Amino acid sequence: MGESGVPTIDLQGFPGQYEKLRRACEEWGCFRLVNHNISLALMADMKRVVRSLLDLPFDVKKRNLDVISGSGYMAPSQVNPLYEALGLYDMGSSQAVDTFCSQLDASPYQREVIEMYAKAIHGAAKDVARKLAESLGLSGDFFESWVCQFRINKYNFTPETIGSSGVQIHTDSGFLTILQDDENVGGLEVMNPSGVYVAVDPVPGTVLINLGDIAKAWSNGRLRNVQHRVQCKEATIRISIASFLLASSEEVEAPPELVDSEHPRLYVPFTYEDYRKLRLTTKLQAGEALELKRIKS
Ligand SMILES: O=C(O)CCC(=O)C(=O)O
Ligand SMILES: [Fe+2]
Repeated sequence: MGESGVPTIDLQGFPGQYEKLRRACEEWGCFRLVNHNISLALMADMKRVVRSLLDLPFDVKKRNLDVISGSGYMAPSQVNPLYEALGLYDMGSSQAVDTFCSQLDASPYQREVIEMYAKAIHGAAKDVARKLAESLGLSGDFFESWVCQFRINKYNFTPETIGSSGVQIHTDSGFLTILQDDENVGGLEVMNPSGVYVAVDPVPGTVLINLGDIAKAWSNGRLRNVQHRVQCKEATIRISIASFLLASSEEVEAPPELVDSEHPRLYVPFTYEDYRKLRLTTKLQAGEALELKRIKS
């Protein structure tokens, strides 16, 4: 099945893909990435490892504590009763990976897979972010020290839950997300450029890139923070692995090249930490919190 128009970007196709990448990010805020250099065997191994971690007893999973608010275990809740997730803040830190693995009694094999995956994904995220900046005519190592968080998601779908919500409408809060969506079980929907939700069908061997609120702020409003949700379409467990390239530890601010008299600066500089707190306290999950950071004209 086709993907209702979600653009596809070939990572091996540069420089030929810059224009397509820029348009995908401005108009959609998401795209399928093919030929992404992440080993398919590693993706499959990782999927098996995270499935077994998510199948652990509740008492073990809740040892996965928050490092920053919302980064640890999320149990099924009133808002998202079919959804639970384990999380790791700062996948670039071997100590953080180690703590995560110890909390969940991961085996040496599981640790190795998680470490290799973290390394591969963190590299890919920075590579995609760099190409995206280049597609806007910028060069420089903006993203070198940016932190990556990852979250592994499990949707407990049953025959009774078909048609109900798996995860509510939201934008991702960071710069970009590499999503290894379930290669068999659909349900993810993104808002297309006309404002209509369209199904993102699984494409084995690929990943989906979503842009979040920080991409919109950093680009002075040029890049789209795509709204998305997960719906229950099939009565089977769905697993996804989301890796979020968040932001630098300094304030988020559009580079001067993206600001001129026709494109005045839209947002006050802010830190990611501050913004994350704002999203949590206001419960504005779909990008609306960014409006609170807008420079009033
Ligand atoms: O499970 C999915 O496909 C999407 C998950 C998601 O949107 C997220 O973790 O932010
Ligand atoms: Fe998301």
